[in-house]
Amino acid sequence: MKLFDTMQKRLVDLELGDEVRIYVCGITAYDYSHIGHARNVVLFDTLRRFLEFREHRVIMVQNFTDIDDKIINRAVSEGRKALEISSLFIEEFMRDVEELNVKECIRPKVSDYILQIIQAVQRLIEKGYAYTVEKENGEDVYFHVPAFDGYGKLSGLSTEELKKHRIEPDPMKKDPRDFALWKAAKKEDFEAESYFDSPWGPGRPGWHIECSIMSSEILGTPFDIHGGGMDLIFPHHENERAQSYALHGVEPVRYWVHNNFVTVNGEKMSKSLGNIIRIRDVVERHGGMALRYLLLSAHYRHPLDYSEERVVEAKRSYEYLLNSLRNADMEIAYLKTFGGERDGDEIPSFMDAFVEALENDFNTPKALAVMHELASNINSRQFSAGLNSLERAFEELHTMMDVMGLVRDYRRSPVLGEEDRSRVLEREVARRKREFDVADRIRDEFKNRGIVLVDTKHGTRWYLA
Ligand SMILES: Nc1ncnc2c1ncn2[C@@H]1O[C@H](COP(=O)(O)OP(=O)(O)OP(=O)(O)O)[C@@H](O)[C@H]1O
Ligand SMILES: [Zn+2]
Repeated sequence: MKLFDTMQKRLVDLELGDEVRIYVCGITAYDYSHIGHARNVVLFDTLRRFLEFREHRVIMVQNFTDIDDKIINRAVSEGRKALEISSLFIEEFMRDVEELNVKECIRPKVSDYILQIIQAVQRLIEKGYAYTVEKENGEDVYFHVPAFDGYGKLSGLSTEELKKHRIEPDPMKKDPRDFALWKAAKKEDFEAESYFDSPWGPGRPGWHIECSIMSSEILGTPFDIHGGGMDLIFPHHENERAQSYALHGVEPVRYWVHNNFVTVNGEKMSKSLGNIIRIRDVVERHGGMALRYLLLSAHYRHPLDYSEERVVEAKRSYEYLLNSLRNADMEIAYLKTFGGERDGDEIPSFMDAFVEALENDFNTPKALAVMHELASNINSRQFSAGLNSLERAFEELHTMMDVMGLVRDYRRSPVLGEEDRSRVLEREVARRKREFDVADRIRDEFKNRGIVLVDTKHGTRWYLA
């Protein structure tokens, strides 16, 4: 399949083995997650589902950053420990992604990798890529950018541009681009109990080294796909690549894939801009599937502007797909119950078009459009298509919805036995005679058993509630 590789700055034909290893930067757990985070999670979950559908074994990792300034600041202001804050929001995140039908994956936390991080920092010092700087309570360790050839290759920023981004200004740094691998503990770190013993005194890892270590420890080096939001290209991923390359002596990631933002009125949704909408608020109002649909309705390299109307529209589109799936299913159950041989119309297959859309730079909006074509073909031929064709169309739409993560635990309409069959027919007779109380009673009988009867112009159909 083709994806846009940030490093090569072009669409590339991925060369993948049976096993595909993916690492995606996850949330910094200091608050409830917003829809921007959800876009990132849903995109890579869907990519993973598609690769699995294409018969790859996928090892999927998305980390939690549970050691970070933002977590520590919140902990200090609330008089709590950093790990209390992070574990609370990790739990809340897990609740959110469950609603979004995200598959389980490996979710490491930085705090479980401190030893490996310390060892890696030591190795970087030994290899001449890093140096220490005296601080009040110990030493900082910095990665020395000029020691690594090819810095800037991922982000494509020139040395001049890179120098302008003094993200951690510090007169002790040998080069303005140098960044922290290890930070000597400060007052707040002690207060929030977010520090660890190390050869450089009490301190904590810098953000970038965390991901280098978690990814290589779990997936090995190199691994196939590294994902994240495009805000992470610089400095986070540029620095991650430099560290990992310096440690392992090889290009650590085969393909870099970045998602564009969820925006509100054209601006990135982010905490600092104060324009966030929490995942759970949308889920409560419209359901997780409506949100998932919305997030997949834009191409991953384009921004997705959030609005309430768009979610409502997404919900309608999602329900159209689900109803179409159900229509095929109900007709199959009907034909099997009442004798299904008919020389019907053929519902055309759309599977090739679906796969092609996703193979070609993971065009999820196009894939959704293909699904709608199939759905509309099902709806227009529901009462005329033959059993085999309906079965195939059902399977097809179900598979597509599963790849997109838009269906879970779908329960098929049951084939009815003798007794239920005659009750259904009795009810049809009662309706024709306008004996609606009898008809309603029978409908309620079914309903109490979890079977919803649906009246169509071609007779009764039913599905499981
Ligand atoms: N508005 C957004 N749209 C798409 N992806 C986003 C958005 N905001 C964050 N992400 C992505 O979500 C993942 C988790 O990010 P992280 O917890 O670092 O968020 P953040 O940038 O701190 O969020 P915020 O800016 O709200 O504080 C990253 O891959 C990041 O790129
Ligand atoms: Zn990361």
